[in-house]
Amino acid sequence: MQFVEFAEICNTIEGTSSRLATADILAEKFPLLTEEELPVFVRFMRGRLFPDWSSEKLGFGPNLLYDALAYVIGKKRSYVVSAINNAGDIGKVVESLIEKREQTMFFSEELDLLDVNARFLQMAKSSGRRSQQERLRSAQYLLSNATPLEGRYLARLMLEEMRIGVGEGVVKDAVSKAFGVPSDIVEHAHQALNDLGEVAFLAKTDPSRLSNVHITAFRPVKMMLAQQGSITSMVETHGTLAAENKYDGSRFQFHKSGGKCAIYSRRLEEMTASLPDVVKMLDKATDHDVIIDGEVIAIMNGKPMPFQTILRRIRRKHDVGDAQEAITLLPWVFDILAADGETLIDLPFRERRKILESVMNAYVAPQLVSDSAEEIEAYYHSSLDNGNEGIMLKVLDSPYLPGNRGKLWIKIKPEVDTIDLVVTAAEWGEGKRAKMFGSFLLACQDENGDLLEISRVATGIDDSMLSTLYDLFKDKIIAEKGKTVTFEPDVVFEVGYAELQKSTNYEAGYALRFPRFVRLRDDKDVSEIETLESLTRRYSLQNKEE
Ligand SMILES: Nc1ncnc2c1ncn2[C@@H]1O[C@H](COP(=O)(O)OP(=O)(O)OP(=O)(O)O)[C@@H](O)[C@H]1O
Repeated sequence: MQFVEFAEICNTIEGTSSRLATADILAEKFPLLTEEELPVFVRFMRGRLFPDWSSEKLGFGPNLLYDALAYVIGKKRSYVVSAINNAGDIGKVVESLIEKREQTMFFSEELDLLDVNARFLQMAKSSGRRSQQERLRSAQYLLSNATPLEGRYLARLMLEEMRIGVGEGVVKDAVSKAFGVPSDIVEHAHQALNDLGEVAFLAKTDPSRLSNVHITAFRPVKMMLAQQGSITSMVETHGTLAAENKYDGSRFQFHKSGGKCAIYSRRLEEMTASLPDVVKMLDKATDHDVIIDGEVIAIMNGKPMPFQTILRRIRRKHDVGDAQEAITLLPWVFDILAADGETLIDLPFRERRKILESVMNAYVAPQLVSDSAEEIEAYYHSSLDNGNEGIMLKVLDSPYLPGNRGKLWIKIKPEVDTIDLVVTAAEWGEGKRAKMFGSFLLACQDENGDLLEISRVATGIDDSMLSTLYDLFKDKIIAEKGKTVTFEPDVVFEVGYAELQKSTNYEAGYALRFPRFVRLRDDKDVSEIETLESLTRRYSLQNKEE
């Protein structure tokens, strides 16, 4: 497939607001692609260059893109930067600059989808002193051979920010439709493989394998999540339940296979090098090949420490030795996804738990199995007294559903109205904070993962957090105009508020009244932020209470 055809399809989809129509466009195209093209096409459509389980990154920020573009159009870098600052949408700016380019090329090669992919893979692999130079050269090659429309999507792919309204759900529907595979099989295969490219590939080449997929060591799957709920309604609905402490720590997935171990964060980033002692503890606790789900907590002077302490340590990746002295880390494991090569996610929780207990000789999270709301209530209070966030209630018959936030896991914790939102922009501060970002623009997501602005937050951020935020955001700047700086949408804030209000000032149609910064959620990525659907639910609940 020529890359220009891919770009044209993206352009059509970008102009289509119907989810159904988008799925139809994809479903029509999928069968026409070769086995090699299909997974690449699927990943690219969602702005992914690698499978979702991969921690690999292109390593190509906006700055390199500006350099490459300046070279290709034969202008100064400042010209490119000011064009981007004036327009905001990098893709569209690249498109119009290529359209206007003065430097005529001696030759122009047509770009092919697979060649573009191969170049990206090569860019990601390059390391060492000359790697930036090599990446820059590849980007120059791609952009100088690109038509304006190809330039738009190449730029977005390089920044891994496609945002044309192709969510996971749309791709799954399209795979199902294109190859006649039932949607529950597509869903299950996606949960286990964590790569829609591979799911589409199997649907095309060997659909029977889709219903028999395995979770593989060192390819992390998304973690199962919880909804808020109540003890009484859970007991009424399910009878006997498992209750566990809701640890205030950091979620992890531990993989061990063939004597090798790795640990991944909730964002599925590999953290093996920054958590060496946790890896060693878990490695020693089992002789089996396992994929295990758990939460690591920090202990200082015998007491659990708040979540932020762990994050500080995880962030200080280069300083592991020092950080290790002050805090001890303790992993608690509460689920098992695979053991000795066998995928276990479809077994009921009570059976997975038995296997977990049989393969681990330490760190298994204690459980209360009970059908009494009073007994669970008492467990909840003692869990809070012991420094936990509350409890988790788990349905004993439940399979493990990667990435699912359903009613099979319920969290019980003291009521707090906070939501997780991604930061899309900021304003420079004033006075002595002029060199810091002052107020931050926040966005939620719609069902396709498109971002919708909802409010600004400036309250609740102390000086030390302001400087942490400055360090975090300075490499994520995409454009700057007047006092406003636009960022790659990557950093998630947990934000408190007094009330949700309808608003025409923000794209979401809502605004937060008295928003305040609560904490950074480094463990979450943009796909996990608050959805419009959930905001709508919050809004109607809030108004019911009044
Ligand atoms: N025993 C446990 N079982 C499952 N998850 C646990 C447990 N103890 C702590 N957790 C943590 O609780 C989280 C589940 O809550 P949820 O899915 O709502 O995530 P969240 O959005 O981070 O919630 P919160 O903000 O309440 O921590 C898990 O991601 C995990 O990090």
